Amino acid sequence: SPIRAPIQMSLKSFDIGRGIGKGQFGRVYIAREKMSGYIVALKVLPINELIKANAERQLRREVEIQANLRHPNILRLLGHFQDNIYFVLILEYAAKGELYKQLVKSGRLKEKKASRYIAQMAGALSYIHKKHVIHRDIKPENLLIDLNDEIKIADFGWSVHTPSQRRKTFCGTLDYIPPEMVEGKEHDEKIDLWSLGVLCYELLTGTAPFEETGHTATYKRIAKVEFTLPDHLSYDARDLICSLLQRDPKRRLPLKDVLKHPWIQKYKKT
Ligand SMILES: COc1ccc(C(=O)Nc2ccccc2)cc1NC(=O)CCSCc1cnc2[nH]ccc2c1
Repeated sequence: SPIRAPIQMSLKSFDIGRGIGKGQFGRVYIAREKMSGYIVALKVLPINELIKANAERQLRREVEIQANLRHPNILRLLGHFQDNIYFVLILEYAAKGELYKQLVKSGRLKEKKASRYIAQMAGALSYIHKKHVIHRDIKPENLLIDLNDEIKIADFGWSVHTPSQRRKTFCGTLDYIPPEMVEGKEHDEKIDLWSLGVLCYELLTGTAPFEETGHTATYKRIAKVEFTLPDHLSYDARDLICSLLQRDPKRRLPLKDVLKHPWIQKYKKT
């Protein structure tokens, strides 16, 4: 049975397993809740660290936002508790781990799998937009896969993770930043359409469309929307990527049309 917030939990309520990740503030462990046997991820945040970084207010605000985000493709914050040393987040556990690792292992995904992930992302993003939340950092490092191969958006505004050492560039990657942000213009939820296009490209090719060694080179290519499509891509895949990687945010394919796009429809769960 799913964990209900009301009863007060403590670390003693869990059998804590191995570390499965670490963020800027804390470590994440797989754990089993003793009463229910429910497998979760526990993010253990030292309170003194949060205070030092003046992050507890952010965390409380985020916990509130999370509490009313319920979508199959958004990693759930199931609950939280604290003792005199730690603030602990009880998070949904995604059994198949980081999408990024799958991408590194297989080089690039088959079109059917990529299409299903992009369809799930489009569903999650339209849900988030309806809640007037934008700019999900939707790069592969922040996406997890659960047991049924469902994608889970697992990043959260404030949970700034250590710069993902996986990317060559320092302080995370610019690969997903749209032209309007590169040029410091104001931005709206259409930046998520751009990032969805970058994600689609990366899942199908194994590299980001504007990937460069240095920041300035990446910026230049993003600003000029300079990318090439490899020959192995199907016509429909090319069409969707090009409809999202549009310089003018107003010309980017809206999420409702992404979900109706031939490349999404043709691989629907048959
Ligand atoms: C809803 O999600 C979150 C909500 C809040 C925060 C957070 O830290 N907020 C914060 C912290 C301090 C100051 C201010 C705000 C983090 C996450 N999410 C993650 O940390 C990513 C996956 S951790 C779980 C998880 C699951 N399933 C896996 N399978 C394999 C690894 C793995 C890892």
